[in-house]
Amino acid sequence: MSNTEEYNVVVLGSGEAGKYLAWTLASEGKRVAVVERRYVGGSCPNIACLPSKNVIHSAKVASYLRRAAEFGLPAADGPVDMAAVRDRKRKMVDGLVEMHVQKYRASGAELVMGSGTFIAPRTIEVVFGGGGKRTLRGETVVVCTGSRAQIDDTPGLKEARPLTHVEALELDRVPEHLVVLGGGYIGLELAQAMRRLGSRVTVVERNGALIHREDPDVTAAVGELFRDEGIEISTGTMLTRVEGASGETVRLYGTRGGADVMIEGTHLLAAAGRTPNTDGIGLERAGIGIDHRGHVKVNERLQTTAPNVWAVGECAGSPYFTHIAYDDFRVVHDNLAGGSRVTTGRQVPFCLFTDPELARVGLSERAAKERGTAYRLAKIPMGSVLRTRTLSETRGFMKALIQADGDRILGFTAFGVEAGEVMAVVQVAMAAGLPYTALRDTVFTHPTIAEGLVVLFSALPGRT
Ligand SMILES: Cc1cc2nc3c(=O)[nH]c(=O)nc-3n(C[C@H](O)[C@H](O)[C@H](O)COP(=O)(O)OP(=O)(O)OC[C@H]3O[C@@H](n4cnc5c(N)ncnc54)[C@H](O)[C@@H]3O)c2cc1C
Ligand SMILES: NC(=O)c1ccc[n+]([C@@H]2O[C@H](COP(=O)([O-])OP(=O)(O)OC[C@H]3O[C@@H](n4cnc5c(N)ncnc54)[C@H](O)[C@@H]3O)[C@@H](O)[C@H]2O)c1
Repeated sequence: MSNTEEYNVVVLGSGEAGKYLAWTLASEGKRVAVVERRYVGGSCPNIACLPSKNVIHSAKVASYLRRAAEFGLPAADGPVDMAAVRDRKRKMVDGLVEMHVQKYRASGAELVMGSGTFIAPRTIEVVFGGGGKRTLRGETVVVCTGSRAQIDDTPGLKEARPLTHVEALELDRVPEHLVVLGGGYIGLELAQAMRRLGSRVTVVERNGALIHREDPDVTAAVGELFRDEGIEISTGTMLTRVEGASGETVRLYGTRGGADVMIEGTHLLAAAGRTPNTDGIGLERAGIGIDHRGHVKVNERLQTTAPNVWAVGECAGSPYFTHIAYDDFRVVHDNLAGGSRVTTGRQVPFCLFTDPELARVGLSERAAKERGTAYRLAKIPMGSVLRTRTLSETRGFMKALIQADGDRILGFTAFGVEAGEVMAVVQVAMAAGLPYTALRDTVFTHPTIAEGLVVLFSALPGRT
């Protein structure tokens, strides 16, 4: 161990929380190293949130072009240049990586590009692709290794070499017929984008509905959107085996409602959940426990079972969103400074970036019923928000759950244009503990989507 290099802080994996901790602690004068095997800045800027939203925006432009006549514009119909779509995305990613490199330089945190494994408590061996090794030990260590696409043991699935989001975002040709396995976040965002870019698309989901954890009115509305866009949906489908290879011909065999089904396409996208990157990195040699789902075991302060070792983001089982990983950074940073910040009780908003978007914060009706929480419901169609009419984007609805015996907002769901943006307004009211009347009585600018909150909260029935 004589060649072990000593640091105040070593971060394994440069995901959201890891990189912000590294930059912040280095700026505060700590000696910090971040070990990253591939993606400077982690998944979000390279292969996940931002590149997917970039391609989704190209798909939105494609859909506008297809609707040109509706807006009084000349039709611009023709095949999509997928290589150009990819190049716009790549250019954005290159710019983001450069921003990250600058942040490392400015903060003084050292970026060590290699694959890390624990070989002893708080001690990580880094192996470099081009050969060579280094051993780094931190007084404090942070595990931030993220997750990867899960490809289960269904016979033939691995052999079919399905695309994951990583390859799907690198396509230079539109697949003729993309079969998407999984009707969750990744599956739905990419299915709609690929459909709009010209692919025939079939979504295969084992549960009875797309985005199945949401309320029935939400899942029905998302299903209707997909059908209207010409996306084939096979819900309630239990996959039994796969034949062929993605990129050539692929066949999915299974059952639906007791009957045999076969779905054939040219490409297969695996979007059926995630596996945490906690295997094969020597956690057991460092005294770091994992739970039954493979996440690093942490308490509400994000401390692992090993002294002075913290875990953040997806590998620690925090909800799989970048904004939550960013909050994990705040939790650990405050705790390292002697505070006692916790992850429990925090808001977990999300926005599914289909078009239109689906955004929710707080309780859904389903969750309220499961918990026996009484509520009053306000619900309006997006068409009653006048801004949507100027845009010809009237699809969807907004709804809010309000206490039955009080005026606090318990939950908000919007399926409609700019849903993610308008949710932020409601979130602030919820975080501040404001009554819904504060939003109902605010003067919002006309015509904005936020103005729809006045319409929504004016539609609330009185207390029982
Ligand atoms: C297609 C897609 C779209 C998404 N869109 C959104 C969105 O719109 N909004 C949102 O909030 N969330 C979105 N997410 C989720 C979001 O990307 C993650 O929750 C977020 O990036 C936090 O990840 P993380 O920091 O935990 O891990 P990551 O960002 O994955 O970072 C982990 C890093 O650790 C590295 N690593 C792993 N093991 C080792 C090792 N042994 N040695 C060295 N390095 C290692 C990995 O290379 C990786 O760079 C999306 C995810 C996907 C896949
Ligand atoms: N906009 C966003 O914030 C965003 C976008 C993409 C991803 N993410 C994050 O990434 C996470 C992972 O996304 P994901 O889409 O991989 O997971 P997911 O859990 O959202 O969806 C996976 C879906 O695949 C289905 N499934 C699993 N195995 C199957 C099988 N064998 N046959 C048919 N269906 C099957 C599941 O029932 C589920 O509906 C999300 O939970 C989310 O937190 C967020």
